[in-house]
Amino acid sequence: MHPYGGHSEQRDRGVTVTSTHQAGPPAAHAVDLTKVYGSGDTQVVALGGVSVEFTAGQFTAIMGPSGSGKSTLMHCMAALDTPSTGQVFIGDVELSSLNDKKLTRIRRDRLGFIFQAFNLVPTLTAQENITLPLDIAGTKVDQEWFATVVATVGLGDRLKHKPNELSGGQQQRVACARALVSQPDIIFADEPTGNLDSRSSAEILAFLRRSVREFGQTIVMVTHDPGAAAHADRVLFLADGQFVDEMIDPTAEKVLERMKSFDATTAGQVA
Ligand SMILES: Nc1ncnc2c1ncn2[C@@H]1O[C@H](COP(=O)(O)OP(=O)(O)OP(=O)(O)O)[C@@H](O)[C@H]1O
Repeated sequence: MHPYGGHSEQRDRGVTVTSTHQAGPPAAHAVDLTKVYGSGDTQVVALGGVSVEFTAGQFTAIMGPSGSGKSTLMHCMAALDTPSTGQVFIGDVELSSLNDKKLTRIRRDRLGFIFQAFNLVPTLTAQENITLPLDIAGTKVDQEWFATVVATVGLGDRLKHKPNELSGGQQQRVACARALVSQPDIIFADEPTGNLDSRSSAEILAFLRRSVREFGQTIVMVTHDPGAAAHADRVLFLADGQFVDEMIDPTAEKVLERMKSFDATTAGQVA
């Protein structure tokens, strides 16, 4: 039995997690992903055969102890890294079948990214940062959608400011708007509230939640924070490069309890 208790679909290696809320094709999915770093004595199995589906219009949080493979999984799913074996699909496109040019295009046109460190271009204004992916692609900015996104993240009076003239929370709102403006199939957010105070975190999480509810956006978010995970529709728990459990309609209390049971099991193994 795995550390989080029982689950409906136990396979040889970890749990296969499938979407539960809606029918319809997943926005992205992975089949038996492995990622191995190094070789011999220094070999690290970061992902040990992970299969997962991300349903369109759903907000998924990924949690797990440090080193459990969360970032590795996100990077493989988001075409920022290549798995050792297994397949990643964005819609029905399998990433390993694409050359560099097509990968760049899929990242630009169909994927959105929000990083812990904001990753804004310091010499550009907030507005220029938000439209940068579209400008690079040579795509005309849909002004109505741009106005909706900017209003949603509450940046109306800050558009002419450069990142160093904005607070951390405001910078992350710019990053959220940048991810959303191209209406990607899926947004990958790697600890988006990791550098923010609790008030700014709450604002960003409310915005992510709203973009799922009102715009049908699909979001996958790595977080260490049970309160952040509670904004998601479901939480997937990783341990040692395997999915070990899934929680639908999480609350911060339930997530915290689950994490405690994991810590207790780990401590038991060490003792
Ligand atoms: N480039 C690399 N070379 C070697 N090992 C790596 C590399 N990147 C990650 N790892 C290892 O792979 C495992 C998974 O790392 P990963 O960063 O995915 O974990 P994580 O769950 O995101 O951790 P954290 O919560 O601390 O960010 C860890 O043991 C890590 O040390």
